[in-house]
Amino acid sequence: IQHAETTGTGTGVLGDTKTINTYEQSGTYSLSDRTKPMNGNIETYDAGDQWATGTIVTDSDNNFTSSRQKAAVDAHFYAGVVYDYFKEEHNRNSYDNQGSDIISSVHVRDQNDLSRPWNNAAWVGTQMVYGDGDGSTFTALSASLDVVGHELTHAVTDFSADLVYELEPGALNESFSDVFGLIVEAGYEGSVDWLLGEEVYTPGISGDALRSISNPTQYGQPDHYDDFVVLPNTQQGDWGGVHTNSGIPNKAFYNIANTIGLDKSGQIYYRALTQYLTSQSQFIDARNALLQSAADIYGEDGVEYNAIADGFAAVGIG
Ligand SMILES: Cc1cccc(C(=O)O)c1OC(=O)C1CC1
Ligand SMILES: [Ca+2]
Ligand SMILES: [Zn+2]
Repeated sequence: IQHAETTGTGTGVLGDTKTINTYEQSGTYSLSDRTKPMNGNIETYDAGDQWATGTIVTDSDNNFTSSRQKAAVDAHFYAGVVYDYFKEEHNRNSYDNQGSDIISSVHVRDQNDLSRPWNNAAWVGTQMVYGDGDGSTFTALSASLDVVGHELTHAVTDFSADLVYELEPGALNESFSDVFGLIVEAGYEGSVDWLLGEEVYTPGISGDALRSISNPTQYGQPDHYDDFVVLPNTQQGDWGGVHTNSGIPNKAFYNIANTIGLDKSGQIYYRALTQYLTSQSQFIDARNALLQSAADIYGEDGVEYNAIADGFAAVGIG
């Protein structure tokens, strides 16, 4: 039967037009990107407003421009951008460095409440899932590259340091996802905004974001170890406040990247995540892993090494 790698066009959630890598089989086009040197493919599915993988998004003319296809166009395109970042900057082939499939599902709803749109995005251990957002708190979350980068970095973390998603290791897990979500976005857009989720958070309000890396306290996160927020290690308590206390290592990252830049920071953070951090690493262990990584790459007592020592000391760690 006929089949071929094709390039189509798509309209994103925010109304932009993107060129996307698609796959044609017997006259039907699907969101399957087979252009990467992977064993698998980058594929994007429509969950049909359920908690499910759903069905791969297809189109008859290779122009994915319908309203329902917009979130899929963004999830698909941005997954490719994030794949390219980890391959080109760190020579990592997909989240597991084995070239595994990168699967995304959009129009996903909360398994515990299928009655309304989901204000959430996640890596569920095997794939990325994106809610549509309720239109007030969020619009469709795959529309934001830093969100897609954040979610795929959860997969990288799971297949490397595997930081436990609770307390300090969980806040580090969150912080590393924010760090690489931000770095990927800055590399693609050409400038850094130090914000997470700004393109999808509160579509009715301009200028705000889900989190700020440069000023975590702007959105209710601590930016110093003295202000670590003790929350119950339960789902209700966000597993000890992993999305709250990530502000502390996020601020340390801002201090570091503001001194030595995003590229060097990305190299040091990637090495720490994949070579030194482990599932129970605490904030102090992250500081030490980053110091060791900076020494490995740029030398002991270099500008990079000192930026890390200073960046963490400024938030009360080390
Ligand atoms: C929106 C949202 C809700 C709950 C968990 C996450 C999560 O992935 O931890 C989440 O996504 C983000 O934080 C992305 C970066 C904006
Ligand atoms: Ca951003
Ligand atoms: Zn996260």
